Amino acid sequence: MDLFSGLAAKIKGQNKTIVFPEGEDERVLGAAIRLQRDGLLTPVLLGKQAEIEATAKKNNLDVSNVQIIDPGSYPAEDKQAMLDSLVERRKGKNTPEQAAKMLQDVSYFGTMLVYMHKVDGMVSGAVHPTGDTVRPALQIIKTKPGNKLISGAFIMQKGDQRFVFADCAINLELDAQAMANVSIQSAATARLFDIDPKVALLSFSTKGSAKGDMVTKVAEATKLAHELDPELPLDGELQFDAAFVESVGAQKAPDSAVAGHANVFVFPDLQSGNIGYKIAQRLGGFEAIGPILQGLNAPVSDLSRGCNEEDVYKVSLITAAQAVE
Ligand SMILES: CC(C)(COP(=O)(O)OP(=O)(O)OC[C@H]1O[C@@H](n2cnc3c(N)ncnc32)[C@H](O)[C@@H]1OP(=O)(O)O)[C@@H](O)C(=O)NCCC(=O)NCCS
Ligand SMILES: CC(=O)OP(=O)(O)O
Repeated sequence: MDLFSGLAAKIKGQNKTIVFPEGEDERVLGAAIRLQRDGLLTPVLLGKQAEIEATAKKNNLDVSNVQIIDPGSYPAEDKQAMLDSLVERRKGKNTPEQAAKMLQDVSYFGTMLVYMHKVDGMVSGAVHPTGDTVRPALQIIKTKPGNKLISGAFIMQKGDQRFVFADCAINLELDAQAMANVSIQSAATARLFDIDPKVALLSFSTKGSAKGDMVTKVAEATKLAHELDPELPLDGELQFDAAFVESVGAQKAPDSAVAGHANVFVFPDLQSGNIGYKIAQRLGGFEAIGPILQGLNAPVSDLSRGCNEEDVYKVSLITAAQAVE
């Protein structure tokens, strides 16, 4: 069974509800209608009814059976309950006036539906940049117990090749401890997708071939990650070729059990992580599924603004599957 058939089987019949704050976008609308028609989940679209219907008509889609919430005409009592809950959650950080303003943003509104257990998860980011999509989740839903931070991973897939790349979405800079934490989270994500993790902590240096603070950080992160999970096959610092190509791994890091065989790639910062996944996607022909948020206390998923309908469909399957666990 392929990855997505397995996820579909897992969520079918579970009746998980997923909110789509960008209900007026045609890719989102198309995916939501298909997910409902395929009996995989119940979508809840946020947006203006007339706009959603106009998008549906333009694209020959039937939205008549899909639940739509227009935040502008949400019942006053429900709106007040949402505001009270947000004010309580953000006590000492945001004033009630700020909280009321936040709720005018569909990303905050959708996140509050998740936080208040009115829906099981949220998928957004086809229109909004990542920062605006995930900030509400970071502020309101926060980290899962046992996780110090949230990071963003992609499943990179082509034919029967399947890898995890992280952090490609969230943390601008990672210190050694954060990079170690991302390594452990990414190994867990790999297992969820039937990948037996071998984790490479990436650098422009392999085992001291270059020097500098950036290299030292990755070497230190490798040590810390090893302390966090001594059983996990991981190694660093490794260049990508040493991590991925067996002959180069054997030449540059002959004593490493991971070099040449890595399938989970942890980048040293967001510049390299985000650039790296997009190169593999756009030049390498890999399908990039994600970013999957790791370490968050409820299923919220981001999308790339360059996504298509199929990406929205697949990320929604993952999000609903996280809600089943
Ligand atoms: C994620 C991001 C939006 C957070 O930025 P920010 O809002 O300026 O961050 P702040 O430091 O003000 O933190 C806001 C809240 O989120 C929390 N937070 C921020 N980063 C976090 C992380 N990695 N893990 C867990 N919590 C985090 C903070 O603790 C804070 O919570 P609080 O308000 O309850 O104290 C920012 O790091 C960002 O833009 N990242 C890059 C996104 C991007 O463009 N990616 C490329 C495309 S995918
Ligand atoms: C994940 C990502 O890079 O998102 P976007 O393309 O929307 O910036």
